[in-house]
Amino acid sequence: MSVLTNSALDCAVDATPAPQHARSKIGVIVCSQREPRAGDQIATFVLETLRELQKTNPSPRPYELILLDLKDHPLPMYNEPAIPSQIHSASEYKYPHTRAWSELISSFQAFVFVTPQYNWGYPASIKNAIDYLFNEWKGKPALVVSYGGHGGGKAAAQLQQVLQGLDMQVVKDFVGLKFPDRPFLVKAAKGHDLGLQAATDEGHVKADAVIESVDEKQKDAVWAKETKEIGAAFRDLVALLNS
Ligand SMILES: NC(=O)C1=CN([C@@H]2O[C@H](COP(=O)(O)OP(=O)(O)OC[C@H]3O[C@@H](n4cnc5c(N)ncnc54)[C@H](O)[C@@H]3O)[C@@H](O)[C@H]2O)C=CC1
Ligand SMILES: Cc1cc2nc3c(=O)[nH]c(=O)nc-3n(C[C@H](O)[C@H](O)[C@H](O)COP(=O)(O)O)c2cc1C
Repeated sequence: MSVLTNSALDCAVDATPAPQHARSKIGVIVCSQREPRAGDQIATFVLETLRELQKTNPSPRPYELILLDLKDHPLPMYNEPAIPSQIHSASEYKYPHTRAWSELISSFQAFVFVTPQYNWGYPASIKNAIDYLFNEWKGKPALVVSYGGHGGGKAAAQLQQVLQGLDMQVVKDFVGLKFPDRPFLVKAAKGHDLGLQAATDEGHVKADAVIESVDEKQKDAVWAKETKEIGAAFRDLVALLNS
């Protein structure tokens, strides 16, 4: 645990839990940052799915879901002189871009990483963004949702291992969103509209609802089955956050 100071500039970067009465912030991270891309649409689909789930699953401690797009926080390839695990206050970083990223990640209590698979791994963009920090991630719950032609499971498994290396509390099961067909993959690669729609609270996001209860329109929606998996894995994340 680091020594906390009162200076605003000397922002602490350790994983001190938010006070019990405070609303937790859960960041849904868009892990790709190419132009064009599908990542923003897919992460938004995940975020909206989780917001629907939130309506029917009250948490003992309130939380807020916020989209965190790497594109909004551009970072050069890692260029800090220090080793992040040795740093316990944002003011110790050399560069303003690192201090800003540190303060942002410190303000979140848990994360959902929404990552594509690139050449059987996760994109360099998310590894670079992760590597800039250490204590800001440490101890916090993390869930991985991957996507790709085969669901992106190879990327998800590698990312889970990296997050474990940061001492994060990683939800055991990742969710893989498999592109349903070749035209879908082409649309994703071009960043075209994928027509993704989160289920409403009458649908299958409900805690114990079964797929059969989904209305006909939603049953045909892309990733209707996976929506249930997202819900189950997210409940594990919230349980870690509340433990
Ligand atoms: N550098 C690039 O631009 C690359 C682009 N792609 C694009 O991605 C699309 C899908 O690629 P594929 O040719 O299928 O390449 P791939 O490299 O993802 O898959 C090749 C084979 O590896 C296995 N595999 C891959 N990922 C897996 C996973 N997560 N779980 C289980 N098995 C897995 C499957 O048996 C699959 O048929 C293609 O349309 C291709 O254009 C694929 C690889 C590299
Ligand atoms: C550099 C690169 C490598 C890729 N490698 C894979 C791969 O290994 N497996 C796969 O299923 N798709 C692969 N794809 C296709 C991506 O899954 C697809 O383009 C997806 O839209 C990428 O996410 P993004 O749009 O958020 O960047 C690759 C795409 C790129 C750009």
